[in-house]
Amino acid sequence: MAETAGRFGVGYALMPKKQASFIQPSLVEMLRERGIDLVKIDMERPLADQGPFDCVIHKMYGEEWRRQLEEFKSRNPSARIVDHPDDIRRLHNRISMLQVVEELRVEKEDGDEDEGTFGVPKQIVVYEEEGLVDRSLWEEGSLKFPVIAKPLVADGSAKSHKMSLVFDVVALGKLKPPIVLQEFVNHGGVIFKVYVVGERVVCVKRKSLPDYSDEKLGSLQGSMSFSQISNLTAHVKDHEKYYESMDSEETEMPPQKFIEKIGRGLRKATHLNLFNFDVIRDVRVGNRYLVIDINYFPGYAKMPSYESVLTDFFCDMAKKKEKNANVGFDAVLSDKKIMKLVSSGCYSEGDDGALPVSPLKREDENPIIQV
Ligand SMILES: Nc1ncnc2c1ncn2[C@@H]1O[C@H](COP(=O)(O)OP(=O)(O)OP(=O)(O)O)[C@@H](O)[C@H]1O
Ligand SMILES: O=P(O)(O)O[C@H]1[C@H](O)[C@@H](O)[C@H](OP(=O)(O)O)[C@@H](OP(=O)(O)O)[C@H]1O
Ligand SMILES: [Mg+2]
Ligand SMILES: [Mg+2]
Repeated sequence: MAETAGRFGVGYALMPKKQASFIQPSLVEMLRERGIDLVKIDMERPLADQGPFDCVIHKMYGEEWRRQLEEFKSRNPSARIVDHPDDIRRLHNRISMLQVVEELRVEKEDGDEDEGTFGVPKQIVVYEEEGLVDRSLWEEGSLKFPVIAKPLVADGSAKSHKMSLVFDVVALGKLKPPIVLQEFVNHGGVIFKVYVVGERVVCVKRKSLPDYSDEKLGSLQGSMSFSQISNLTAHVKDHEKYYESMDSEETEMPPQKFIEKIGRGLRKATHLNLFNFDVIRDVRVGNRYLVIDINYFPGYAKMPSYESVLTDFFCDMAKKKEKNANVGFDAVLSDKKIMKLVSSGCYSEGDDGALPVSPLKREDENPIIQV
C-alpha cells in the first residue's frame, strides 16, 4: 500500500475505458519494480477516506469530483494532484484550448532559424443558428471554405468528437451551434500527435484527412461527417482510396527540438503535466505548423515506450517529494535516504540530489497544486 516502507503510492481515478487502456500489466509491473504502486480509487467512497496516496492522477469531470480533490488535498497537503481541475477545464472548450497556443512565445536559439513557425488555424465560434448564415464571415480576410465544424465543447463525450468538413453555406446552415468553424488546411494527410508527460515530449505520426485541390473543391458540395479520424483505420470512402495511394511513412517528422519547445511551453502555460496536442504542417508554407487540438490525459498506451516514459515521470515525482521532505533539515540527501531511493530504483549513480526546479510552482495561486 502507498507510503509504506518507502514506496510511492499513486491513486488513479479513470473511466473504465481509459482504465482498461492505461493500466496495462506492463506499466504496473515496471512501476512496481521502481517502488511505485498504482492504486485504483474507489469512486463509490469519498476520496479523502482513501489512500494514503503520494499522488492522484485523474480524468474525471464535475463539481463533486473537484470538491473531493480539494478535501483530499486539505487533509494531505504533501500529496500531488495531477492535474488541477481548473487547468484541465481550459481544454474542454475548443476556443480557450487554442488561445494558449496563440499567446505562446518560444525562444529561438542560434541555428534555429529554419526550424519553423507555429500558430493555430483561423477560427470563429458561432453560438446561434443565425450566426451560421452571416455573410460577413465569408468576406475577404475572414474564413474560407472548406471549414471543419467542431463542437465547441470538448468534454470527452462521443458528441464532442463529431466533426464535419463543410464545403458550402447551404451545409453550414444545417449545423447545430455552439460550434467552432475552423479553416481546413491542406497538410499532406498526416497529423503529428505530440504526447507530453511532465518534461518528456514524444511526437508520433498518424493518418489524417486528405488534401483537397482547388480543382476538386470546385466540384464538392455539402459536408462530410467524421469522428476521431486519427484513431480509425479510415471509414470514409474517399479517405480509404486516398490512403491506398499514399505512404505516410515518407512524411518527414517535424524537428524534435522545435516540437519540444512548443510542448514545454504549453506545459508551462497550462500548468498541465499530462496532455497531447495535434499538429499539422501547412503544405502551402512548408515549415509552418498549426496546433489544432489539445487533449487532457490522452491514450498514452499508444505512445512508444509509454511504460518507461510514465515510470520516469512518477520516479521524478517521488524524488522531488523525498527532496522536499528534506528541505529545512538537510538540503543534501542523507546517505540513508539515498540508500532508500536507490533500493526503490528511483535514484541512480551520478544523481547529485539537485533536482530540477519545476516551472509550475503555483501554490499561492492554487491550494491543490504542489509541484
Ligand atoms: N484545421 C484543420 N485542418 C485540417 N484538418 C483538420 C483541422 N482540424 C482538424 N482536422 C482533422 O480532423 C481531425 C479531428 O479534429 P480534432 O483533432 O480537432 O478533433 P478531436 O475529436 O478533438 O480529436 P481527438 O480524437 O484527437 O481528441 C484531426 O485529427 C485532423 O485529421
Ligand atoms: O475520450 P476523450 O476525453 O475525448 O479523450 C480522447 C482524446 O481526445 C484523444 O486525443 C485520445 O486519443 P489520442 O491519444 O490518439 O489522441 C483518446 O485516447 P483513447 O481513445 O485511447 O482513450 C482519448 O483520450
Ligand atoms: Mg485531435
Ligand atoms: Mg481532441
